[in-house]
Amino acid sequence: MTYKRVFGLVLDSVGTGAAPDADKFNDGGADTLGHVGEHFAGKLKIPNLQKLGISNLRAVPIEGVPAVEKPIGYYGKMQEISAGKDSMDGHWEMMGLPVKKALSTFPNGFPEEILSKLEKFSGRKIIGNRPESGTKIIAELGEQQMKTGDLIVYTSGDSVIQIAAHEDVIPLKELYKICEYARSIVNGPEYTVGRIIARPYVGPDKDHFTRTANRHDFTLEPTSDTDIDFLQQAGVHTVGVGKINDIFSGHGIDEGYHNESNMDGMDHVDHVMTEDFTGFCFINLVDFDAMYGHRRNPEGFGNALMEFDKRLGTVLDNMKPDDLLLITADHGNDPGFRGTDHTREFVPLLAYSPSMKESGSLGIRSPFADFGATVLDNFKVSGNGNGQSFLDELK
Ligand SMILES: O=P(O)(O)O[C@H]1O[C@H](CO)[C@@H](O)[C@H]1O
Ligand SMILES: [Mn+2]
Ligand SMILES: [Mn+2]
Repeated sequence: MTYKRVFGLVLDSVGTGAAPDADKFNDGGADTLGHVGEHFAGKLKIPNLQKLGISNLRAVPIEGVPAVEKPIGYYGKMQEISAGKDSMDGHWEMMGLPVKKALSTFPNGFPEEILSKLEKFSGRKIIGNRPESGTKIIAELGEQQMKTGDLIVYTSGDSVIQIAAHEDVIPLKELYKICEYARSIVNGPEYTVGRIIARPYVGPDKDHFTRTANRHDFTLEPTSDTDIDFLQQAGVHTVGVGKINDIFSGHGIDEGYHNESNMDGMDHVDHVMTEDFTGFCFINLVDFDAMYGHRRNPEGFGNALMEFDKRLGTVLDNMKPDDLLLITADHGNDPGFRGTDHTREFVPLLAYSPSMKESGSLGIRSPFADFGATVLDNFKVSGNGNGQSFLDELK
C-alpha cells in the first residue's frame, strides 16, 4: 500500500554494531546499543522499540531487551557507503546522495592559511586548534576567552570546524557571522569541510559552563538534488524537525522546526502529527549524540533512550492507518568505546504502520539511500536512481 504521511525519525548516533568496514575507521568492536545495554545490566527498558524489533535486528539482543516473538512491524539494519561517518554523510546518503569522496579532516589542527583568514576576518586571536571534545575545550579555555575575547576553534575526527564562544563575550550574531565566513572559505577545491559548527555556551566559570541550544551547523550545500528536493519539486509537503534544516542547508524543506532537546523534538513531532498533510516529515533527535555519545556517557545515553521510548509510545498511539513510521540512525557513537568520535556502525531500521498485517525482517540494506528510495516510491516520485525501495515488502 502507499501512505499519506511518512515520518522518518533519525536517532542521531544510535548505532547497532560495528559495520564490516569499521576497522578502516579504527572502530572494530564498537556497538552503541549493545554497550548501552551492557552498562544497564538488564535495566534498560525500551518496550516500544522492543516491540518494533530493535533486538530482533541484532545478532545478539540488547541486554534487558529480549527479541520478541512477533514484532509489530518490520526490522533490519542499514550499512553506510559514504567515505565519512558524520551526520552529514549519513543523512545525505539516506536522501540518495552518498558522500563518496572523503572530505577534509584536520587531525593536527587547521593550516595557517585557514587560521590567518579567520583571525583577520574576526579581529580575534585563535586558541585551541586541535581535535578535542567540545566540553573539555571550553572547560580548559573558556575562562581565557572570557578575559581576552579570543576565539576557540577546534575539530574532531569528522570534517568539522567548530567555533566555541561564550555568549556574553562574543555575541551570537557575531559568532554566526564568523561561522558564515568560515563556511565561505572551505567549500573546495583545496579544503572541503562538511560542517562549520557554532558552539555557543554560557556560565560563570569552568565548572559551570554549559552549551546552549543556539548551536548552529553551517553545512556544505548538497552537491546535487536530494530526495527531499525531489519530493518538494513534486509538490509533496516536506517537514524538517531538528538539525534536518541545517544538514540540507534548508534545501527541499517546506516547514522547519528547531529543537531545543530530544523532548522538544518529540513535542514538534506530536504537533506535526495533528496536521493534515500528504508528505514526509524528517526528524533528527541529537541529544543521544551531542550530550551522551561524544561524552562517552552510557548512563545518560540509556536514560535518553528510555525517555525517548516513552514518547515513542504516544506516537504509536496517535498514528493513523495511512501513516508510516521509519526509525533509523545516521552513524554510531558508542559511549563504551575509546575516544570521543562517531563510530562506524550498522544503524537500525524499523518500519511500522497501524495498518500492517504482517511483520518480518528487511535484512541488511545498503546504501542508506534505500530509506529515501522507499519514501520516493511511496509518493511516486522519481529520484536519481540511488537506493532500492523496500515499500513492497511492507505488508
Ligand atoms: O565534542 P563536540 O563539541 O560535541 O563535537 C562533536 O560534535 C561534532 C558533530 O557531531 C562531532 O564532529 C564531534 O566533534
Ligand atoms: Mn549525527
Ligand atoms: Mn556527533
